[in-house]
This record gives sequence, C-alpha cells and structure tokens, in this order.
Amino acid sequence: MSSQRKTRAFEKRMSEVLGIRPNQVESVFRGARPTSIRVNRLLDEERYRETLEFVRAKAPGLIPVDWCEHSFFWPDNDGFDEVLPLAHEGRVYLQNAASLIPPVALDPQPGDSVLDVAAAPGGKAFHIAARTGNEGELWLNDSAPPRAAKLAELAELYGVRYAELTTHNAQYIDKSVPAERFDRILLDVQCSGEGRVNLRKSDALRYWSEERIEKYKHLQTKMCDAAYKLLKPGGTLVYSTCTLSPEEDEFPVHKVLRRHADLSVAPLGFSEEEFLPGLGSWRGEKFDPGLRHAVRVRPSDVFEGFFVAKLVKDPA
Ligand SMILES: C[S@@+](CC[C@H](N)C(=O)[O-])C[C@H]1O[C@@H](n2cnc3c(N)ncnc32)[C@H](O)[C@@H]1O
Repeated sequence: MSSQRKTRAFEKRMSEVLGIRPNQVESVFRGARPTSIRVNRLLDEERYRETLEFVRAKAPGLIPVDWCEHSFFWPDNDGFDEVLPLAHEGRVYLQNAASLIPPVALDPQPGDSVLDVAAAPGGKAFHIAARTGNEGELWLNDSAPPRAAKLAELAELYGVRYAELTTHNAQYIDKSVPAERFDRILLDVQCSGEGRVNLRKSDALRYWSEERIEKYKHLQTKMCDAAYKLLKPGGTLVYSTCTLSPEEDEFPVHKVLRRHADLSVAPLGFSEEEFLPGLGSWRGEKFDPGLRHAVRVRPSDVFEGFFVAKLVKDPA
C-alpha cells in the first residue's frame, strides 16, 4: 500500500475510533508527548526525600498526579537533562503518564501474588513492586530472552525483589504455570502501538497495517484466555495496550468475557478528561456492555494513546 493510502486508512480508522473528523486526526497524532516522573518509593526514606526535593527544584513545572502517589505530570519536561541521571541510578522512572494507569488499576496489595505477563523493560512491574513496598510475591515474565535479561538488570537497579523471572509465551503460559495461582495479573501486551504514532514523521506508519492489527488481535485473545486461567477466584486482571484499534482493545476482552461468565469489567475509579469509555461496537461487532467501564486514553499534550480494562473474577 502506498504511504498516502496508508495515511488515509489510518486517519479514517482513528477518526471512527475517537469520534473526530478525519482532518482532525493529524493534529491529534502529532507526537512528542512529554514523559512523567515517578519517584521510586523503594528508596530508603532519606534518599526518597532527597530525590523528591531534587526533582521539585530542577523541574518546577511538575504537577502531582492525584490518582498515583509519588508521580508527577511534567508538561514541558523542564530540567530534563538534570533529572535524567536519576533514572540511571534507579531513583526515578521516566515514562509517559499513560503507563501509570495499569499498575494503579491493578491495585496490588502487600502479600498478593502478582504476575506481570509481558514485563520488559519493567516500568509497570517496578511500579507494582513500589506500590506493595516489595511485600508481595512478584512473578515477572517476558518471552524475549534479551529483554528478560535487561529486565533483571533494571530490577536490581530499582531495588525490585521478584520471586521468578520466566520467558514463557503468554498465549501458552497456562501450560507451564499452575491454574488459579495469582491474586493479580497484568497483561500489558505487544501491540500495533497506534497510541505513539507521530504523523509528523515521514515513516510514522512504516510498521502499521490492518493485517498486523488482525494478527495481534488473535494473539492477544489467546493471551487473555491463558491469563484468565492463572487468576484466582476473586482476583484482578488488568489488560492494557498502547494502541487504539478495537480489534486489539475491546475485542480480546469481549471474547474472554463471553467465554467466562465469572469475569466482569470494573470501573477504574479515577479519571482524566482524555479517558473515553470503551466502545459498545465496532464495524458490525457488538461488544459486552461491561466494556463501557474500560478506558481508551485519547492522545493529548500529556497522554499517549492507550487502552486499559480492569477485569475481576468472581470469588469462589
Ligand atoms: C508493551 S511491551 C511491555 C512493556 C512493559 N509492561 C513495561 O511496562 O515496561 C510488550 C512486551 O511483550 C513481550 N512479548 C511479545 N510477545 C510476547 C509473548 N508472546 N509472550 C510474552 N511476552 C511477549 C515483548 O518482548 C515486550 O517486552
């Protein structure tokens, strides 16, 4: 497909998904979203305080994220060069604010057994560890061995304790890990990455295609099913992507809800003006009504595009 036709197909799709006109799509996908800062709560008290004071002094534009402790929106990334070295020391984690949502939605508690199915490079797993103060059983998995090795290195840097680090394929993980093993599972899957597209770049859609979306859709559906099996009754499963196509977002969740009557979608319990409800249908396919509680994050000056669904399994 020529690059012009591809751009038109992307604009048409995104205008339908986000409910905007095709000629508005370019201004939404103009890229260069700022990073946010999460100060690492696994540091000892003194180092935590020092780090907090340092970032507040160097980056006066910080705005606390009211639904995520120890974290700040950083609209202009002022003082970035001075704060960056702290990331290399494991004192702060820098990522787009959308990535803060899944660990907060998962709400891990001290003592929980938690599985992060696609964990590398580790931003969300380290956030989970910080939220429990390392007082849980954290199992990390990522099917790419070099990425898993990097994850182990970064876990050490950020002071994260984990029980296991495995490289299972998420779609078959239920064949290797016991059923109903975890209180909480994060499934932050590989996806087509539409939420990060920057249409100002000439090659922005080089890897994007409707065929690719279709391929991911089937893989992600299998992953959801496998993760469901590992979840204890009463447990929580958070499914997230950094993409916006309903095939990769609502569809896998809809399928797993259809197959398992003891699973439902719970509201996140926090919101921002960019958070849109999950779609009720897409191109002729009707979705489970519970998907209105899922959240699609509209790309903005603060957030990259993202999708999160919080699923809870009925108690036994
Ligand atoms: C979106 S990234 C995860 C980001 C990570 N959760 C974080 O916050 O840093 C997706 C990850 O899935 C891994 N992956 C890809 N296919 C997989 C599969 N079939 N099973 C398990 N992991 C997979 C990739 O290696 C990649 O690290």
